[in-house]
Amino acid sequence: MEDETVESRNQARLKILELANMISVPMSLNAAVRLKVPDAIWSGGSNVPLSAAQILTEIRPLPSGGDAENLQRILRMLASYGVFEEHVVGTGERRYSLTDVGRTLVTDADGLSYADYVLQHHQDELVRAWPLVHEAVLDPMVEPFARANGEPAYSFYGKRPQMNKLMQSAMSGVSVPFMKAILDGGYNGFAGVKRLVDVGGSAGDCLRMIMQKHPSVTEGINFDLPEVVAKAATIPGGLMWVVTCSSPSLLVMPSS
Ligand SMILES: C[S@@+](CC[C@H](N)C(=O)[O-])C[C@H]1O[C@@H](n2cnc3c(N)ncnc32)[C@H](O)[C@@H]1O
Repeated sequence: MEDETVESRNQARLKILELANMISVPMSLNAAVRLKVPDAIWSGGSNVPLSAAQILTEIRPLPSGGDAENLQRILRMLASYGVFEEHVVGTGERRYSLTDVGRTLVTDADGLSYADYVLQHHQDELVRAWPLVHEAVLDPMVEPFARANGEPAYSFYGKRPQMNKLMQSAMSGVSVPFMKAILDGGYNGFAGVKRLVDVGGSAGDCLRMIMQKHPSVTEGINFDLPEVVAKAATIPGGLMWVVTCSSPSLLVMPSS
């Protein structure tokens, strides 16, 4: 390249090293969520910067256990991606608070957060599919998840109640705040709608929120897989029908 300089070449080499090690970012995020670091720092709303040793005491109040230095490495990594803010105090000690990004991982009053979304995406079975992505180019007939685990993702989840549950809570954690923002933001696309079908509605959160906000919607249909609909909460009041696409036929039943 004509414009290539020593500086741009060095930047390119640094960039490719960063890309080659990028897996450390989501894996650190997953570790922080598994260790419940966001809730420990948030501590009911205080968000006071804590050292890694203090966080460790919060998340693992055992006299012996844990390695604060390893936790600090995770915190520093994620601070560089805007999840935590690093504060260096007088003694040189590093302390960490949550940024707005980090706060999305804190459990809210409804028991929801984006934490389950992080966990859901890093389950062993999903992670196993990633090294097989190139196979989707060579042979697109089998998706990487199925290649790694023997069957497509949703039928795999459906046979495993814990995975199914995590999938639903992950979706609720993401969809509820988004739907709230849409409805509070004055979106009026539901005006005049009487029957509403949510295709792939998961736990039915979006449908419930829309029906609460728009009483003119008197019939809501959560169209999802049988094992998903079976775990979806019923919608109090209002008439709701739950439809499952239990192939090859449809099962229709009233939910309340
Ligand atoms: C990414 S989630 C969508 C979550 C939901 N819309 C929300 O906002 O929370 C995809 C949904 O599609 C459902 N799904 C997958 N395959 C399906 C099928 N063949 N028929 C109906 N639903 C299906 C899954 O069970 C899952 O709930």
